[in-house]
Amino acid sequence: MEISMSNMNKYIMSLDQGTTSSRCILFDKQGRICSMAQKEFAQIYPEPGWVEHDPMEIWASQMSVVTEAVSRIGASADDIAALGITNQRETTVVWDRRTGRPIYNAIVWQCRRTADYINRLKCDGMEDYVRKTTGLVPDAYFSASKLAWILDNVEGARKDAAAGNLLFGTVDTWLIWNLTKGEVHVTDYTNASRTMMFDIHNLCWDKKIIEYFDIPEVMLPQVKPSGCVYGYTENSLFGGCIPIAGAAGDQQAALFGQCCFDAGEVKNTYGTGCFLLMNTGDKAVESKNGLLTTIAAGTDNDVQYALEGSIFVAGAGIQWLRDEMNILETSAQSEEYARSVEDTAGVYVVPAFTGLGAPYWNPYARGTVVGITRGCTKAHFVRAVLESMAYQTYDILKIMENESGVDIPKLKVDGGASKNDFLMQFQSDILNVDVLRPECVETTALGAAYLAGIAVGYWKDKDDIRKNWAISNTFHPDLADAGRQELLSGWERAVRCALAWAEA
Ligand SMILES: Nc1ncnc2c1ncn2[C@@H]1O[C@H](COP(=O)(O)OP(=O)(O)O)[C@@H](O)[C@H]1O
Ligand SMILES: O=P(O)(O)OC[C@H](O)CO
Repeated sequence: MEISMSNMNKYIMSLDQGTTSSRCILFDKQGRICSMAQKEFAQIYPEPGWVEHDPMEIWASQMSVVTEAVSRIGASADDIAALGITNQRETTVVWDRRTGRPIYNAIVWQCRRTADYINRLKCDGMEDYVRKTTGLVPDAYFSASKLAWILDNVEGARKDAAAGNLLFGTVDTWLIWNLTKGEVHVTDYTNASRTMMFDIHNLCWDKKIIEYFDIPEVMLPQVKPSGCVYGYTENSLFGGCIPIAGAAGDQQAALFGQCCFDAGEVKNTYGTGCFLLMNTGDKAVESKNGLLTTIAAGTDNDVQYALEGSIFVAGAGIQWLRDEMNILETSAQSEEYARSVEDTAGVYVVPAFTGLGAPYWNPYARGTVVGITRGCTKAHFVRAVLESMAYQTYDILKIMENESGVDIPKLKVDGGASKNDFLMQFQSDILNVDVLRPECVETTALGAAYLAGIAVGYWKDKDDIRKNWAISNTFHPDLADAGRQELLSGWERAVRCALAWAEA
C-alpha cells in the first residue's frame, strides 16, 4: 500500500454526514475552510413519526461532495494528510457483508417507531440498569431498539445476523466500511455511547442489554478512540490511500471543535436538532433530570465524559416551514420575517414533531401551536418557530447548571441555525448570558478534522489547535428580567399543552 506522507502538509479532509445533508470540508493548519461542498438528500417519512434515510444515498451524496470539494481547489490524495468523519448519531444501518447492500433503510435518530419497545423495556425492569450502564434515558432515539426492529421485521434477518452475515453500524461505521471497501468494521467511543448497548464505564458492548434485545454480538463493530488511525481509503476512491484517522458523533465533534477540552466548558449546536453539551472531564455525571451522560471525543482510551441535553427539533422547524408549509423560500429568510414584527403576538410553537427529548422524554408529544388570535401573521408564526429553539435551550441549560453545579456565564454556539443573528440575540436575552459565535460555525466538521489531524501529527496536541479558536460575534443580553419571565412562563404553559396532547 502506498501511503502518501511526503506532501502531507496541506489539508485535513472532514466528512460531515448530517441529518439533512452531507458535507465535505478541507481545512488548513489554521482551521480555516479551504474548500467545501454540501448536498441535501431525501428524508423519508413512511408513516407519521417515522423517519428513514437511504444508506446508499448517504454514501453517494458523501462521495459526490468529496469529489466536488477536492476538484474545486484541484487537490489530490497527496495533498490530504488525513480524513476525519463526523456524523448524525444513533441512526442505524444494517447491511449484508457479502453484498455490501443495506437490508433496510437507515432508521433515523428522530424516528419514533420503537416507542413500544422502550415501554416494554421499562415494564421488564431494565430502566435503571440501562440508565446506569449506558448513561442514557431509555428512549426510541437510540440505536438499540431500532436495530432490534430491523431484526424483527426484515425476513430472515435474525438468522442471517446470528450467522455473521449482517453488520450493524451507525453512519460513521457505514462510511468507514465503504471507504475501506469492506475492510474495516469499526466505530468510536462517542458513537458507541449513543447506541444504548455500550457500557460507558467499562468501555465495552454490554452483554445483558444486547441479550435483552436479542442482538448477536458478532454484528457489532469494534470500538476505538475518536482520534486514531482506523484504516486507509481504498486506492480507487481517491487515487491514493488516505488515513482515516478520526470519527466522532457530530455533537461530540462540535464540543472538540469548540475547544471545550476542560471540565465545565459548554457548547450548543443549532442544526436539525439542538444539542447542548458540557465537558465533565473524567467524571461521568449522572443526571436526575433527563440529561444524558455520554462520552466526549478524545484521542486515547482514557475517555472524558459530557452531560448532554438533546433537543429533537431546532433548525428542522425552519426547514419544515420551508419544505412542507412553503412559508419560506430559504431558511435564512426566517430572520427577515422575525425582525419584521415586535414579538410573536402571544403565539408559541412547540415543535414536538417527533416527541420531546430532554428534559421531558415524551415520545408521544406532538407539535403544538398555542395563542393564535386573528391578528397572527406569517411573520409572528415564523418568529415563534425560531424562538422555540431558544426556549428549549433555556430549559436544558438551567438543568445543566443545577446538576453540574457549574454556573454557565457564556454559551459557545455553532451549527447552521447559529448564523441567524435574530435567534442568537433572542437566545442571549432569554438566557441572560453572553452568546459567543466563533468565526468558523462548521465546528462539527472542524472537530473531526482536529481529531484526525492530531492522530497523524498534523497538529501536535490540543494546545496547538486551541489558538485557532476565534470569536466572530458576541451577543449580549438586552431584555429586562420581567419581560424574560413573562415570555418564559408562556413557554412553560405551551409545553404543558404539548404534553397534555400526549396524555390523551
Ligand atoms: N439562517 C438560518 N436561520 C434559521 N435556521 C437556519 C438558518 N440556516 C440554516 N438553518 C437551519 O439549520 C439546519 C441546518 O444546519 P446544519 O448544521 O447543516 O444541520 P445538520 O447537520 O443537522 O444537517 C436546517 O434545519 C436549517 O433549516
Ligand atoms: O444532524 P444534526 O447535526 O442535527 O445532529 C443529529 C444528532 O447527532 C442526533 O443525535
